[in-house]
Amino acid sequence: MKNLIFKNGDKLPIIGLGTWKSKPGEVAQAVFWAIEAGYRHIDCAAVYQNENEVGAGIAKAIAEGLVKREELFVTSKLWNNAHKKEQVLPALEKSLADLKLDYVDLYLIHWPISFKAGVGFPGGREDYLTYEEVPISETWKAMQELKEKGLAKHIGVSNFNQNKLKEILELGGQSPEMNQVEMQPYLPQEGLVEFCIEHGILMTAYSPLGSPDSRADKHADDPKLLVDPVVKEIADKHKVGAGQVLIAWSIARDIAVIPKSVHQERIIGNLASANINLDDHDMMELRDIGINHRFIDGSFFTGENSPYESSDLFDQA
Ligand SMILES: NC(=O)C1=CN([C@@H]2O[C@H](COP(=O)(O)OP(=O)(O)OC[C@H]3O[C@@H](n4cnc5c(N)ncnc54)[C@H](OP(=O)(O)O)[C@@H]3O)[C@@H](O)[C@H]2O)C=CC1
Ligand SMILES: O=C1CO[C@H](CO)[C@@H](O)[C@@H]1O
Repeated sequence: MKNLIFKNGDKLPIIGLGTWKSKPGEVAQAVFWAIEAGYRHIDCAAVYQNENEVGAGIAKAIAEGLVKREELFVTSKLWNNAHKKEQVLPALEKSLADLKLDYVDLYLIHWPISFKAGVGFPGGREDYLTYEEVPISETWKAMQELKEKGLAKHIGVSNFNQNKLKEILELGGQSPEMNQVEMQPYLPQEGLVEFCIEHGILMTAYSPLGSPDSRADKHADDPKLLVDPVVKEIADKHKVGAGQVLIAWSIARDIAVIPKSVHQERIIGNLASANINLDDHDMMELRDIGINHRFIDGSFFTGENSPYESSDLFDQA
């Protein structure tokens, strides 16, 4: 399988297992199946409220001799309610305790916005902290200390647009090693990809299948990526599934990709996407797919009940 390579030579397996919405009762088994199938990259976050069970799946796989810790690449993310300098280390320590690990391979600032301590999801404006109250530079400095302590082998960000990345780059010192953002053919993020390549920042594509399980109830009118006719046509041509085409699309662009599943057959099939070679014609058809859509639009963190604007999160078209 292809790897992305960090500046120090460390490798990130290009396909990882996503774990958002994987229920605590299901995720340990899903992680175990994934490692058994050959996954070596697991994407986690404190806010997914299942790191304890993800850790149980990892521990079982290690105990049964399927894999050694150093062969795994585990990512976790700092939630928005722990951006003050004194909160960052305890937040990682909690994730490490839950994951039953001594270090994570990658730790990301989950979003470039802050909540007050103890706020899981904000109920109103009073639950947020502004950039004046917690500058991104304060959080980034604390992230660098985690790397210096060896608790996070690599550090990066998630949901950062070009302006927010520039703010960190302008600080000098350690630059973000990863930017994890939504990326799929309806949102190819061409400008951001170019910017990240230029600045040596690796990228990971989240919600590569259009996150159907987070859309079902409130977003019935969203376009459906997994049944898009262009994706379907390419899938039929290669005799593979639509989901596999979407994963192969990220791999062809040298972008890590973290499809989530709790079903063994899909976990195995998603990994097998690494064997699909999309040709130039397929890539051109996907480039010209004709739909622009962001599935995870961040509207839950912006608007009149928040001090943040959509432009704080996403590059404007
Ligand atoms: N940094 C960030 O802010 C964010 C990070 N993420 C990360 O990215 C991961 C992936 O994104 P996510 O939003 O979960 O959504 P995905 O786009 O990975 O879609 C997951 C959904 O697709 C289903 N599925 C999985 N494989 C297939 C397949 N081959 N064919 C058809 N359906 C399939 C899953 O069902 P089932 O499980 O039942 O198989 C689930 O319903 C997350 O789990 C998380 O780790 C996601 C959002 C935001
Ligand atoms: O990773 C993610 C999924 O969960 C959260 C919502 O519950 C999102 O904020 C986040 O982007």
